[in-house]
Amino acid sequence: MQPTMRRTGSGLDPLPAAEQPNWRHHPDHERTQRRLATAEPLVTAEELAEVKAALATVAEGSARMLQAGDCAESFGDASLSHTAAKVTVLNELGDLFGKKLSQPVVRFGRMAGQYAKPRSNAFETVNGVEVPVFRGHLINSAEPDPASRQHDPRRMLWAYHASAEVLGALRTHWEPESHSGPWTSHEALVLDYERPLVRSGPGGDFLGSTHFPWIGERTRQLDHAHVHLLASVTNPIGCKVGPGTDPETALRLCALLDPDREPGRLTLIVRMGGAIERALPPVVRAVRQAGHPVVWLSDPMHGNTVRAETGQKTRYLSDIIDEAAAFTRIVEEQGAHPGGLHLEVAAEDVTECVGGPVAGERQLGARYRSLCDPRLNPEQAFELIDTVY
Ligand SMILES: O=C[C@H](O)[C@H](O)COP(=O)(O)O
Ligand SMILES: C=C(OP(=O)(O)O)C(=O)O
Ligand SMILES: [Mn+2]
Repeated sequence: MQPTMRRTGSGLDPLPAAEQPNWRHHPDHERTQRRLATAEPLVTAEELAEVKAALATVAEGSARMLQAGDCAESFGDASLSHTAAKVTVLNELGDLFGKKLSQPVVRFGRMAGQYAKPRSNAFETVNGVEVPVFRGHLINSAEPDPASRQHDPRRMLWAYHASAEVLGALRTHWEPESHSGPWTSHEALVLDYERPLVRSGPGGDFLGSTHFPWIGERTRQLDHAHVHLLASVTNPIGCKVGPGTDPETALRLCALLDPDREPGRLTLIVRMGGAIERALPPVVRAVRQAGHPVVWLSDPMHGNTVRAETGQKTRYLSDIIDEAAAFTRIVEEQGAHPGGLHLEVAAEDVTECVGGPVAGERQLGARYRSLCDPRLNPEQAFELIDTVY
């Protein structure tokens, strides 16, 4: 596949892209690209129109959005039973959310494709051995040995098949009339995977890998390939906005990603941590004044990650509650609609975040199972929604 190209005065230039796997030398790289390019898209243009219409109701203020699931999905969890357990938690959280706010809730799983992770460091030391860091099952294995951590492009095909399996299980839970989904979503990170899955539809090209792709905080550079790829497809899309997002950057992102000011097209996923009081008001004000009918979504997880005394990554439920509450207040103060929540939550009773049933950092070891970031367990997620709304 060609890299994303941009026409400039001197011809076509490939755009830079952060966080990409190092696997172009692999003998199977070309073959996997060809296989993906001829594979069935996982979603249809009709479904995307339906999702966009549902998100338009969130943007206009008559519904809410809940997006939740693992930080990193596991290939080992693609079965019907794992998927059913996740959907049950997502729906129960969505039902509580809707009941507290007296509005319908459009539901998205971080599911059926959430297999690739951007990372802070390229290497980590495990038991005294330096190994490449785990980047999601689409790229390498979580096993901490040098061979398993090599980037393997065949994993793109395994990710496609695991996504198809999860999606098949999800479709058995759909209630099309109620707009309740849950629809699929993942971070569109690995360009070698996403680009071959672009298909043409009646309204233009669409990304066939998921209903709702989003751009991560580490890959939302205005002149890089991720923003331009998602600008070129018609899916409803998300973009993370972190503490360093100034109003001018937000406006440029909106201009690229939502040039037609289309309700339901763009969701801004706010993940600012303690900086939210300072950073969010001018961003909401500017985007509103520019007339972009975005969905405002709070991700109160990613700005609140800390290192526990035990060495594990964790998050405090109290910090998560504080950010979600501040988000609602600030967005309403600016005259906009707080569209909803983006959570990392497990279907199981894990002990990865502190708060509620996990009394302190010393309890984290009991059932810490995340492949990447610490997730809320269901009880903590219910407490969050019950407290904030
Ligand atoms: O999920 C988000 C990122 O991939 C994650 O927070 C990165 O974690 P790291 O800082 O441990 O690399
Ligand atoms: C990578 C993630 O978040 P962010 O891009 O906001 O850091 C994520 O949602 O897992
Ligand atoms: Mn995460």
